[in-house]
Amino acid sequence: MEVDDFNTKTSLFLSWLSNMGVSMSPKIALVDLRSSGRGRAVVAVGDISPEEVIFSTPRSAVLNVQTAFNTSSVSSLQRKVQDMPSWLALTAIILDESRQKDSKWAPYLAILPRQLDNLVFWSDAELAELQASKVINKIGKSSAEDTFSNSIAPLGLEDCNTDECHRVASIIMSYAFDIPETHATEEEEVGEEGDDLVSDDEKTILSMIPLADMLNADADRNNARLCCDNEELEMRSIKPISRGEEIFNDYGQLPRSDLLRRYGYITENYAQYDVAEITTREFLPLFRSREAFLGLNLKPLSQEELDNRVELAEREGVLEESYDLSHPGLEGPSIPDELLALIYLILLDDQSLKALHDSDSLPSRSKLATQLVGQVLVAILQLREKEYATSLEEDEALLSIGNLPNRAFMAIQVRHGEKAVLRAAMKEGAAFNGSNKRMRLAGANVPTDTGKEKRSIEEAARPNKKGRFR
Ligand SMILES: C[S@@+](CC[C@H](N)C(=O)[O-])C[C@H]1O[C@@H](n2cnc3c(N)ncnc32)[C@H](O)[C@@H]1O
Repeated sequence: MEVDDFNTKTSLFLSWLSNMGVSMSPKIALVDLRSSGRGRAVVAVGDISPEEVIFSTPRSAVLNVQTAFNTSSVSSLQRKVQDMPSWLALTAIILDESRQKDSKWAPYLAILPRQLDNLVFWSDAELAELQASKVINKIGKSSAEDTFSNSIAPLGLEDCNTDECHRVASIIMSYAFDIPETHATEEEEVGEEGDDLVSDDEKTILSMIPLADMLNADADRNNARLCCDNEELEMRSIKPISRGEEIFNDYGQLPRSDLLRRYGYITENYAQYDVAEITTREFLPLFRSREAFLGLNLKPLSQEELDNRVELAEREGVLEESYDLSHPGLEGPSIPDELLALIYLILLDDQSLKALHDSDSLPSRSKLATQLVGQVLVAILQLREKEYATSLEEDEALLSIGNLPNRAFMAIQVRHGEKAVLRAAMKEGAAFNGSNKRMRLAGANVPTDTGKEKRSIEEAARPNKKGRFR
C-alpha cells in the first residue's frame, strides 16, 4: 500500500538520520502533506523561539563529492567525476549509490521523489499551455541529454536511462544546497543551490543535506535558515514559529515560471515576483519598420542608425539580451532603467544623440521617461502580449472555472501572471510624461511636449554625475 510504504520510508529515514548523528529538536516532526500537494514537510510540534536550533547535521551525514568516496582509496568513479561540473558529479554519485545494495545512503535515497513536475518532465502539449512564456527556452532538456550521453553513459551504470538521469539532476536542482567546503569562521548563511548567500570568494560544495531538504518553501513565509557557522550544519529558526506551523526554507524570490521550471510547483505567494521577459533582438527590428509604431509618427531608422544607437547603449552598459519587467513596488518600477535607457537612445534625435555620445553618463530616469518612450514601450508590450494565444481575461475565466489538470492549472497561472506584469508595465509606460523635445519624430502629429524639460543638452552633459544614471 502506498500510504504504508510512504510512512515506512519516513520511519526508516528518521532512524537512519539518528544513526548518522543528525540531532532533531523534539519540537519538530517530519509529516505527510501529500493531501495538500506538498509531499513530506517539517512542522513545529512545539513553540519555537527565534534563533533556536531545529536540527543539526554533521558534515559526514551530507552527501557530496567529498563524503561519497572512501578516503583510503580512489575509486574509478571518483576519478571520472572529479572534472565534471558539480551538478553532474553529484548526479553520477547518486545514480551510482542507488545501484549499491548496501549503500549507506539507501534510506535517504528511498525518500527522494520518483515523480517530479519540473518543466523538463512536461510533454510538448503540456508545455504548449505556457504559450509565449520565455521559460520554455530555459528548460535545456536536449543540452542536458547531450551531457548525459557524453558523461553519464560512459560510466556504464546498470540500467541507467535518460529519464532517470533527468530525475536525479532535477532532484539536485530542487533539493541540493551550496555549502562552504569547511565550516565558516564567521556567521555565515548558505542558500539553496544557485543563489548567492555564500560570499563570492568562499569555496562551496554542492551537497545533498538529508532533512534540510525536507523543508518546503513558500515565498515570504520563510521562517528557518541553514547556517554553517559551527562545525555541524544547523537549521535555525529566524522568527518565532508556533506549534502546528510548517517550517519553511527560502528558495529565493523566484517568478512562478522559474519556480515551476526548477521546483515543479507554484503558489500564489510567489506571484509578487512574476516577470515578463522581452527579447532585445525581437523588438529592435520594429524600429526599422514603418508599420510598427503607426500613429506615433516615428521615422524608421536605417540599419546603420540603429546599430549606432545600440552601440551607444552597449557603451553605457544598458544593452541586454533581454529585459525582465516586474510588478512595480518597493523593489523598483516595472520597467527597468536599462530598457528605458535603450529605448530613449533609439528615439533620441541626431543632435542630442551626438551630445550624449560625448557625455559620460545618461540622463536620470525621469528624463528618460519621455512621453514618446512610454508610447513606444506600450506598443512593444502590446505586441508581446499578443504572442500569447489567450488574453489575460480569458485566462482569468479559465482559472475561475477550475477543474483543470494540475500542470495545466499551473501553466495558466504562470502565463496569466506574465500578462498581468505586461499590463502593469503598460500602465507605467502610458503614464510617462517627460518632454519629447529631444526625441526623433517625423514632424506632424508630434506628441505634445509637456514643457517640463528645461535643462539643455549641454547641461545634461555636465560632468557632475555619479554613475550611469543621474
Ligand atoms: C527541497 S524539497 C522539499 C521536500 C519535499 N516536499 C519532499 O517531499 O521531498 C523541494 C520540493 O518540495 C516541493 N515543495 C516545496 N515547497 C512547496 C510548496 N510550498 N508547495 C508545494 N510543494 C512544495 C516541490 O516539489 C519541490 O521541488
